[in-house]
Amino acid sequence: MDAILVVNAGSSSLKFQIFEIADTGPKCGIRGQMDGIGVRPRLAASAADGTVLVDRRYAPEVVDHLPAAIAEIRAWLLTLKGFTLRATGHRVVHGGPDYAKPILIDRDTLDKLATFQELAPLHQPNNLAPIRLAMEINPDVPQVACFDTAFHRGHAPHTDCYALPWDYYEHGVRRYGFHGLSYEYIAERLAEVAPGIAGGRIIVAHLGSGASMCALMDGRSLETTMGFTALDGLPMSTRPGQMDPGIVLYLLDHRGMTMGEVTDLLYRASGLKGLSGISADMRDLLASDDPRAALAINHFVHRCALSAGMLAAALGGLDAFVFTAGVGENSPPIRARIAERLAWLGAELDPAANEAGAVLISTSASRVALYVLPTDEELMIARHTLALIAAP
Ligand SMILES: Nc1ncnc2c1ncn2[C@@H]1O[C@H](COP(=O)(O)OP(=O)(O)O)[C@@H](O)[C@H]1O
Ligand SMILES: CC(=O)OP(=O)(O)O
Ligand SMILES: [Mg+2]
Repeated sequence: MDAILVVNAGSSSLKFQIFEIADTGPKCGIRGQMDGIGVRPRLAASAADGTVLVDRRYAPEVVDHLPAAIAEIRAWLLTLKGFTLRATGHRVVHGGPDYAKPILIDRDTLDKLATFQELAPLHQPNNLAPIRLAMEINPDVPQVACFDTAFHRGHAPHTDCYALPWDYYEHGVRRYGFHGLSYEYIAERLAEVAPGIAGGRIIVAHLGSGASMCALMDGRSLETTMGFTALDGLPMSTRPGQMDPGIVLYLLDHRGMTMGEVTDLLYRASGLKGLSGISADMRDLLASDDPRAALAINHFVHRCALSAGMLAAALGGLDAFVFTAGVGENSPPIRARIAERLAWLGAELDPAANEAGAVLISTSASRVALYVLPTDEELMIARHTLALIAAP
């Protein structure tokens, strides 16, 4: 069967799916992921009907970084029979100023994408490593890059510039925004689930290990919380989110920290992990009775509420708010805490629907509809990849 492999390297996981190329478009055949890399590594995959195909746990030192995860996944994929690989689609987090659409990758574009590595150190090297490997192993199979930044590339310059001298903008110092494949998928999904609302003023909260929000108007990105890098905006598992840039000057000058130390602090040691001192995983914080866990959760909810207010201002009001990604899809208490802070906008949570993980979790009287929609970045990548290889 003709198939597309999709690889999505996030900050805490490597997700993959094999799609059958059907007449109606890509159809999921197998879905899997290696998550908890370096902490609680677990490779799990299932068929589209839910049958578990593999569920394997590893000691942290066995799968302690992405190359080890790639090797394990590749070894497992090679045991599968019956698929003829027509293309591989990859999530690439940073596309810089020039890539507003998915592209076929060759050596030159790969080199160009590598220049964005310092703008996404948690992701870009992980995104490019599987591409490099695939090009070596299967040189005849097309490799397609789909960018997190592409969905936001239509922003007006006054929204995606920083108030720095203008030539910084021209040299690429801009608010790119990320999680675009997720937002693009949710915009399409919302048009199916709530056609009457999808064209309106929507905030999508992608709350995973990395977290951001996007203001959608007419299904297009109008504003988002992330910026030049995936450090900005909401606090995340290990990243602080928005902070005064003066802190970086202080760390470099007053504390005498090196670039490497600051990078490590901001990408790997901050956020929920740094603030709680307990864990980067929201599940651990929710289960803890340590006051520092509560502080980290309170901070997360507070910053989500502030960002929602900012994006509602960008939209001139709010018709719907969508929760997605690891925390957004799976955590009723966090959804409830955030929904409470949206009451002033007219949102009213239905607690039973929220606990049950229903698609619509607001009451019928709520002026703002609240939704939980699982994201599917891999499906979005498969669609783009198929469109690109099918193009004349
Ligand atoms: N039931 C849950 N309650 C709270 N948080 C959860 C739950 N399940 C998963 N998560 C969180 O989701 C995060 C992973 O989200 P995901 O969107 O897969 O992230 P990424 O793509 O960045 O790897 C984990 O860090 C974990 O904290
Ligand atoms: C851009 C980003 O933060 O991605 P992820 O949530 O997958 O880490
Ligand atoms: Mg992700």
